[in-house]
Amino acid sequence: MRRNEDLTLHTDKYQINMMYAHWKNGTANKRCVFEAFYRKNPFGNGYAVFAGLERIVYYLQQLKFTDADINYLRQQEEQYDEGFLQELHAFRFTGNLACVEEGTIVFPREPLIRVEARIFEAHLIETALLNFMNYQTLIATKAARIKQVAPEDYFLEFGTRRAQESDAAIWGARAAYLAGFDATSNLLSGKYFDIPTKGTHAHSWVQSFESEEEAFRMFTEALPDQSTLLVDTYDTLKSGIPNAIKIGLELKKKGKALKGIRLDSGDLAYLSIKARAMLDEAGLTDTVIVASNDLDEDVISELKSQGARINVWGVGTQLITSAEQPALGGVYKLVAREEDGVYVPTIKISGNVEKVTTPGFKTVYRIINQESGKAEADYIAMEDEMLPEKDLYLFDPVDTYKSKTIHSFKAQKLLISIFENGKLVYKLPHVEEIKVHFKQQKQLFWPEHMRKLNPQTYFVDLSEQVWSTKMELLKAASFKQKK
Ligand SMILES: Nc1ncnc2c1ncn2[C@@H]1O[C@H](COP(=O)(O)OP(=O)(O)OP(=O)(O)O)[C@@H](O)[C@H]1O
Ligand SMILES: O=P(O)(O)OC[C@H]1O[C@H](OP(=O)(O)OP(=O)(O)O)[C@H](O)[C@@H]1O
Ligand SMILES: O=C(O)c1cccnc1
Repeated sequence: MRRNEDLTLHTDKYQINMMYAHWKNGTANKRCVFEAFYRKNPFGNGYAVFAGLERIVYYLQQLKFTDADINYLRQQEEQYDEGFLQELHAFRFTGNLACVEEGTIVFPREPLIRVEARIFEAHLIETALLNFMNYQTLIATKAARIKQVAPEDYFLEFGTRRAQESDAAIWGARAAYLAGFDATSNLLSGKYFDIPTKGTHAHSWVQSFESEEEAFRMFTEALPDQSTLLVDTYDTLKSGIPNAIKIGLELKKKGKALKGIRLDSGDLAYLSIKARAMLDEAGLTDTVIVASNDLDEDVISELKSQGARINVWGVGTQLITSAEQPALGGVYKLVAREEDGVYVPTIKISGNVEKVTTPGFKTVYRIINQESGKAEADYIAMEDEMLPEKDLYLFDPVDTYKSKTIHSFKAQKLLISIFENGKLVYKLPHVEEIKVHFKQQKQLFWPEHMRKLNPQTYFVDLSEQVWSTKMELLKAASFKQKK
């Protein structure tokens, strides 16, 4: 089962180098706080759908260096002291991890994962945490965009054969499901995560018989209750659909029904309109039309606007490879370090304003306006900061004169405690619960933030304390540079 996968060396060598240097210098036990966040929404979207936590939990639970891992490190780097390698035998994740729940709608620059731990541990896990969060969040976001253009239709995830290897297919199918897809063709993903699975048949099934009609008959005889026939192997209108209708009528006589036909090439709008008319004319009004062929949200939206009569969409390559944008670009930054038993905020300066980090041991709240029930902004505050009961002052962290006060609000904490002192304190929800959570999340936002094209920016604001800490550290850094 995936939860026992040995992934301890699934990290960048520089993490082990830093762990080693801390060990050498006697600073390995110093505590610190890291935050993972991303900077820009993918696909020009207005939001992202957070995913990856389940895998992060499995990963942290299995973390331990085996003898083989340690031997390998000994061979890889002769400078590593034997004492350090022996120390790795006892390595476990003993820190605290807080994280946004899967299926939560999230925004750029807010903390999605927060690690508070010995610096020795916090370094090791960066690579894997980002790896899981970046990919799964990207696919969940893409899936949400795709589902959004036809919310009443049924979506099948078909990407495995085109995915960047098996992990991407298996976890990608789960990410797609939690963000709105209805089933996957990947049985292993279905088995691991209890996701519905569905399948039609390939062109090779038709080609393996003398005639298309015989192929269709054989298939429906084997699977009379769930056959969807692929009608484009030879000629969709002249042969595929007429043969499917013939078989559909035979099934009807036997008290069965042809579940669907699948179109996989040509003009999908035109063909689906024709197919619907032909099926209806024959009395097969319940037979659905499935379409596939390099679909994405733009093609589906275009097909809908052309009046396509498609009920079920099979989406593979464009979704599972996130073809339009292959990386989310999430990062993991040090925001506080322990000095003499207290946390001091740290900053990373950059010539690019977007890349300057926000210092401090922080948390993030979703501010819900009590009157409208809608989310007004996300609000980043220090973890130990008290929020006012009412009249919350929000201001743009760049154009600070842009401000407003929310009189009556509810503040939802987005970071949930997952591990405390290395112990799992969170019950992983079933993917169905995550799906429901995502649906509820969508209700929280005004449509202008959710639309696919040119959405309005949703604000992620800083508390005055966080903002002034950032300004002070920026000033101190520029003063140091001048000197
Ligand atoms: N009516 C339509 N409007 C917009 N895009 C469409 C329409 N019908 C199909 N497409 C999309 O156009 C893309 C290319 O379709 P095209 O017809 O060139 O390929 P194909 O049908 O696979 O070709 P072939 O018939 O040679 O197999 C696919 O992504 C398909 O989903
Ligand atoms: O186009 P995608 O969005 O990636 O969806 C998956 C594709 O995979 C299959 O084609 P393939 O040619 O691999 O096999 P087939 O013989 O089953 O059509 C299927 O027919 C879809 O066209
Ligand atoms: O079941 C299908 O039709 C299917 C599954 C995977 C890829 N393409 C199609």
